[in-house]
Amino acid sequence: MNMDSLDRPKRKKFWHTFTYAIEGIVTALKHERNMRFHAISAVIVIAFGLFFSITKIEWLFILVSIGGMFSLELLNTAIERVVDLVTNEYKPLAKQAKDIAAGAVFIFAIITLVIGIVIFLPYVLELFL
Ligand SMILES: Nc1ncnc2c1ncn2[C@@H]1O[C@H](COP(=O)(O)OP(=O)(O)OP(=O)(O)O)[C@@H](O)[C@H]1O
Repeated sequence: MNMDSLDRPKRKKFWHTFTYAIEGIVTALKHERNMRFHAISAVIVIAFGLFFSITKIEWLFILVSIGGMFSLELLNTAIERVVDLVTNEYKPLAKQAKDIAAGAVFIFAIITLVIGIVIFLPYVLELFL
C-alpha cells in the first residue's frame, strides 16, 4: 500500500489549518489598531535589541513577550468577534466577556513593559552615564 497516498489528506489538512491561521493574523492586522501598535512596538524593540547587542537570554525574554502579546491580542480579537456575532444589544455577559479578555491582554502588557524596562534600562543608562 502506498503510504504517501494515506498521508496526503492529513498533510493537506495541516497546510489548510496553517493558511487559515495566517489569514486570521492578516485579518487582525488589517482591522485591529492594537495589532498594528504591537507590530510597530515589536519592530522598535527588535531594533533596540540589535542596537544594544542584548544577550541570548534577554532575546528569549523579548521573544516570549512579543509572541505572547500577539497571541493574546489575537485571542482577545477573536472573543470580541464572537461576542459581536452573538449580540449587538447591551448584555452584561457580553461586557464581562470582552472586559475579561481585555484584562488578560492588559496583565501581559504590564509584564512585557516591566521586562522591557529591566532589560533596556541598564543599557540606556550605560549609554548616557
Ligand atoms: N454587546 C455588549 N454588551 C455590553 N457591553 C458591551 C458590548 N459590546 C461591547 N461592550 C463593552 O463596551 C466597551 C467598549 O467595547 P468595544 O467592543 O466597543 O470596544 P473595545 O473593547 O475597546 O474593542 P475594540 O476597540 O478593539 O473594538 C467595553 O467595556 C465592552 O466590554
